[in-house]
Parts: sequence; C-alpha cells; structure tokens
Amino acid sequence: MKHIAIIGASGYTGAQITSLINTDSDLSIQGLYVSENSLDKGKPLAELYPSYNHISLCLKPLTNEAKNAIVAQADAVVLATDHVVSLHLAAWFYKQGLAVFDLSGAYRFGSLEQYPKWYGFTHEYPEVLAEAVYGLAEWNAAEITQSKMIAVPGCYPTASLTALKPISHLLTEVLPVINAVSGVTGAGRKAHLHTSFCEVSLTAYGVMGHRHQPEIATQLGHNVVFTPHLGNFKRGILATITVQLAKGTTADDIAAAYQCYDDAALITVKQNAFPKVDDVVHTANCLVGWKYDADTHYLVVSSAIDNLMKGAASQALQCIKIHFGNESQ
Ligand SMILES: NC(=O)C1=CN([C@@H]2O[C@H](COP(=O)(O)OP(=O)(O)OC[C@H]3O[C@@H](n4cnc5c(N)ncnc54)[C@H](OP(=O)(O)O)[C@@H]3O)[C@@H](O)[C@H]2O)C=CC1
Ligand SMILES: CC(=O)N[C@@H](CCC(=O)OP(=O)(O)O)C(=O)O
Repeated sequence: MKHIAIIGASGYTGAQITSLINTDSDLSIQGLYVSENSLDKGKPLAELYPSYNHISLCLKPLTNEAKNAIVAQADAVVLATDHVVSLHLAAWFYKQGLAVFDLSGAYRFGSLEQYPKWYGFTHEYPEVLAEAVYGLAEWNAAEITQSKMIAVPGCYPTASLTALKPISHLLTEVLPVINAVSGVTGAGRKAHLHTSFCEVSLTAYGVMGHRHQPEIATQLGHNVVFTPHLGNFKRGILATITVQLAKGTTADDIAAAYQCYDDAALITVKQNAFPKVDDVVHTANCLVGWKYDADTHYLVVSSAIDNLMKGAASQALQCIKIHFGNESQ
C-alpha cells in the first residue's frame, strides 16, 4: 500500500485524482491539501463537490507542519497546483525523498532556457529538473519507473502526441497542423472573465504562442503548428491534426504504425471513423481516428481525451501505478 498526499485537491484535477485514488485498492490518501490561507481549508471535499459525498476527507491547509507530516507519512505527492506553486513544492518534496507527480508544466521541459519564455519564471532547480521524466504513460514507462520526479504531460500534448508519435517517422518538413478544442475545465476552477458562462463561445486562443506548442514539438522531435480553441462544453479535448506524410506512404504503413497501441488498454485507433468528445468524457481513454489520401499524402487524424482524466488525473494515476509497480500492493 502506498500513501499519497494530494496538493491542490480542491481544484478540478486535484478533486478528480482524489476520486480515482480513493477507489484504488493499492493506494491510500495520506491527506488532501490546499494553500495555507485557502478559503476552502477545513471544508470537506464533498462540500465543494457533492458528487464525491462518499469521500469523507477534509481539505487541510499546507502549513509547514503539514508538509513535515506528509514527508513522515506519505510515499508520494501529487501536485495539482499552478506551475509556480509546483515549481517550489516539487523541488522541496523531491529533496525530502518523496516521489513527485506534478500535473503542472514546471518540470516538462528538459532545458532551463524554455521556462522564462513559456512560463514567465526562471527555473531555480536545475538539479531536480535534470531528474524529471515526462510522464506520457504509454511511451515512457521505463523512465517513469526509474525516476521519482514525474512531470505529467499537459492535456493538449497528451491528445496530440498520442496521435502523432506513432507516425513521427513518416513526417516530412511540412509541419503538422494541430487544431484542438478544449472544454472549459481545462482552464481550472478559479474564476476568470474569459471562462464565465456568458463569455464562453468557440474561439481560438494562444495562437502562435501557447506553451503546449514547444511541449509537443520537443516530445515529438518535430516542429508543429498548434492552435488551441476554447469550446462551450465542460470537459474533453478533441485535437484534429492535418499532416502531410512522406511520398510513397500507404494507408497500410499508417495502420502498421498505429499497431504500437494494440496492447495499450486505454488507446483505441480506428481508420475512417472519428471520435467524439462525449465518447471519452469521465473515462481514462484516448480515441484516435484517421483517414488518409494517398494522392496528396495528407493524413487527418483526430484524438479525443477527457482533459481532466487522460489529460491530467488518470494519466497521473497511470504514472503512479507504473512507478510503484508491484510495490503499491
Ligand atoms: N484543468 C486541466 O484540464 C488540466 C490542468 N493541468 C494543470 O494541473 C494543475 C492544476 O490545474 P487545475 O486543477 O485545473 O487548477 P485549479 O485552479 O482548479 O486548482 C488549483 C488548486 O491548487 C490549490 N492551490 C493554489 N495555491 C496553492 C498553494 N500555494 N499550495 C497548495 N495548494 C494551492 C487551489 O486551492 P486554493 O487556491 O484554495 O489554495 C486548488 O486546489 C495546473 O498546473 C494546470 O496547469 C494539467 C492538465 C490538464
Ligand atoms: C482551456 C484552457 O485554458 N486550457 C489550458 C490548458 C490546461 C493544461 O493542460 O494544462 P497545463 O497548464 O498543465 O499545461 C490552457 O490553455 O492554458
């Protein structure tokens, strides 16, 4: 049995992973935490999320005493916190010897130079960053087993990389064009004008400047054009990617490439059938559909996930299970 502390448990991804760990017989929740001065400290999680009324745990403030109790009692922490909050907490808990599963972007880039541009801070922990591995579960299991510092991928990168990595050897110098639409929970629970009910309407944002573009490009090993969109639905991401493949590529080559997921329980790939967001919401699954025009060598591939599940919480749980393996039982 492994004991897991969840920090940022009142947020969308934190509450989601709390519900997953709560029902996992190999894991136990050491505690649920919010910031020291949070308006929610002391409240039962179920007061915020009545659908979790079977979970009786309360949200505790992350004081110094609480941090020391986590070190004494937990095997791992899940950080479902903002990038800058995660930056410092991850380094502190890692140095205390705990395994860290960080849902933020604070440890996803290998090189320090990327952080000021894409995250607006200077990374202060190169020694911890050097140990971090990218938790794309189906691709990096060996690394996730080895390291105690797991950077769980972003939601858009999870959808995009799942579709593109199998065919990376078929790409040309023409950049894949990724158009992705996210539900509003992708922006977190805190109130913002642009995510308020009367403001949300399907629109592109972060055009030519979203931090997930370099995350996808780095992990794919190939540059991409990435345009996120905000959709007027709560959960889910649909990433539809248009890509020109090398001359001579056949549909059979593509089908063969996607066979890499034949043993992946959570990923289903179909030819000439396209997934809907509703097919994956509240699940840990990723559905991929593709169609290829051999005359132009253009492939359209669509990938659907739940941003709070495969895009965050359930992928973090996959990483926890991979990392601890049989030890968690
Ligand atoms: N939403 C999504 O679809 C995805 C989000 N992510 C990433 O996951 C992380 C969490 O996202 P999300 O759940 O949406 O965010 P939310 O805004 O919904 O939740 C943030 C949580 O962090 C807590 N918190 C804030 N400051 C601190 C602090 N100093 N110490 C401890 N807890 C703190 C908040 O509670 P309080 O303020 O009351 O203390 C709240 O519980 C982010 O880094 C996000 O980028 C990754 C993939 C997908
Ligand atoms: C709709 C929406 O606002 N989505 C978020 C992405 C959420 C995510 O994956 O998070 P990371 O910040 O951890 O990379 C955004 O575009 O910033």
